[in-house]
Amino acid sequence: MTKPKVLISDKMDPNAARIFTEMGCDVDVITGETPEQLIARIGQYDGLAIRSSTKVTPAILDAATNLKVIGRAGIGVDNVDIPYASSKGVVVMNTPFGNSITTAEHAIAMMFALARQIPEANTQTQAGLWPKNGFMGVEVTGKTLGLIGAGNIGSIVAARAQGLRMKVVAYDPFLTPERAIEMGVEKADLDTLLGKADFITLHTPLTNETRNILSRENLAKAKKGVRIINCARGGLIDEAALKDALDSGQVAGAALDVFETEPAKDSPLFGTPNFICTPHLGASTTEAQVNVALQVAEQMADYLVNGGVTNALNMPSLSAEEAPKLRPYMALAEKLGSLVGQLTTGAIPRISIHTEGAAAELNSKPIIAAVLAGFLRTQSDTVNMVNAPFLAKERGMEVRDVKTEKTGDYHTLVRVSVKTTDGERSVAGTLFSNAEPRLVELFGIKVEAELTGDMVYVVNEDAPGFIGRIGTLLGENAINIGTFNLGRRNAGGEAVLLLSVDSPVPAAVVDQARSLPGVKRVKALKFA
Ligand SMILES: NC(=O)c1ccc[n+]([C@@H]2O[C@H](COP(=O)([O-])OP(=O)(O)OC[C@H]3O[C@@H](n4cnc5c(N)ncnc54)[C@H](O)[C@@H]3O)[C@@H](O)[C@H]2O)c1
Ligand SMILES: O=C(O)[C@H](O)COP(=O)(O)O
Repeated sequence: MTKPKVLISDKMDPNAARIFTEMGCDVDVITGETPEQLIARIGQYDGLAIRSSTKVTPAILDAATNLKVIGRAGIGVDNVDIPYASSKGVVVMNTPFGNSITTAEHAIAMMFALARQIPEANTQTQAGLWPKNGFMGVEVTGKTLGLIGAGNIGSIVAARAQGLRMKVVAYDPFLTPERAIEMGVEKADLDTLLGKADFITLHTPLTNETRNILSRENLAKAKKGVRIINCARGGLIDEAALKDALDSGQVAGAALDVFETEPAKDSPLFGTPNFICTPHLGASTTEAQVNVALQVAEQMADYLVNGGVTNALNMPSLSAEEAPKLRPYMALAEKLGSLVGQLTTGAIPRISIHTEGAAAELNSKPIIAAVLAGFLRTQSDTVNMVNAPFLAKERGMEVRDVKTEKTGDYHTLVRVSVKTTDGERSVAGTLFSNAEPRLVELFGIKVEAELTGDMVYVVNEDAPGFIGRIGTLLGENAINIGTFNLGRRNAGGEAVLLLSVDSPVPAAVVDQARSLPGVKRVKALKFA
């Protein structure tokens, strides 16, 4: 049997190459190539091991005709087009915990660097200025740290800050009150956090909800003199607004490890007093790099050599016999979970997965895991089919498995119901030709749609002329509509519209759609 061939295309601890070889793979380490060079080379490889520098775009995936697995030695996978990789049958894995402590420590280091202006004091001292009077700092003891995102890294930062005798206020809509008590943090809404925090540190993935979470408006709401740290993802802070807030003194200091555009070779923030930065070094310690290198190589080689699946973001663990029957159900389940996740906000105390008809005869575990993964992936990059059930439990979600043998309108049906503060809400889907996932019901309204790519969800009053208005709005913004799916409660009542579109719908267009007459709700959606 020929050995699987792996390319390591980003700088990675040498342990990765050693493990690949020991586990029966041929490995090449070729870093720093241009996308064109990678496109020319990638066709010969079964595995691609990366960090954050390699951007795995559709063009690279199109050229990767033998590729079976992409392994991210780290957490964030925003440099991989996962939906496209899934469509090509390429498994995407990450190492969700290997660099968490290291990144948390970097955030704490940044906090101290800001509090005592260490970088600038160092520069001036080494320049021979001995600036003893120019650097009055602040203590962190007794101060309030505002934590935006209380997942793996956020929790570690909170514990370290408590050790420094800081109070911690956390904003994370998915943090349950029980977990907040366990962490010893005050769970708060964003405005409360902004009003209380002396330091703010960000630890969320970059999603539609978190993009610009520290917007101009929110920076203005913060306590005057706040100090801000971002060791999560560029794009969480409006960088132009941050520059203005630093200039005005509204923000007393900011420390960024990550930028909206990386590598950040130029930025209006550079040279601003009380601004410090590092070049995406959050995960860069010997310990973390050894952890993630060993883990990614073990996971990838296990998949390539033995077919074992660990920490996959787009594939469940499955036995060889069950796989062919269950796979289309899991695709359906993941899409329904994602739909519910994208259309609901706040903590969800209960999620029920109902299987009816033919679906009820199958092993429901992978179907449930797929629903949970689809649902939770709208909140976190680190969710996969393996850890989704644990994460749901950790978040205090009760997961119900309900099987019904009888069939209604469809011979097979998967229904996902969630308990929200507005009551129980449910979506349902079936398989066409036993293979193609289709939504058939959305919050009590019958609507048939393929959940794929970029979509727009609109709830409006059923009235003449509306469809023309929304079509015109999208057309004027050069957004091409692929499919149009309509449903309504009753004539003249509430109607729902699900459009698939050929490009993402910008937030400004969503806002314009919201202001169309008769519109109650609009949301841009994304599916794998
Ligand atoms: N700078 C670096 O080198 C570096 C290193 C590692 C990780 N990271 C990044 O740090 C981030 C956090 O990593 P993690 O391992 O803690 O992830 P995680 O998934 O464990 O935690 C993310 C948390 O964000 C919360 N969240 C999601 N949407 C939110 C919203 N709208 N508002 C507030 N909170 C929200 C989630 O509920 C979750 O608790 C990721 O983006 C990761 O890529 C950066
Ligand atoms: O998401 C991550 O794991 C970090 O951003 C680390 O990125 P890096 O591997 O490029 O240092």
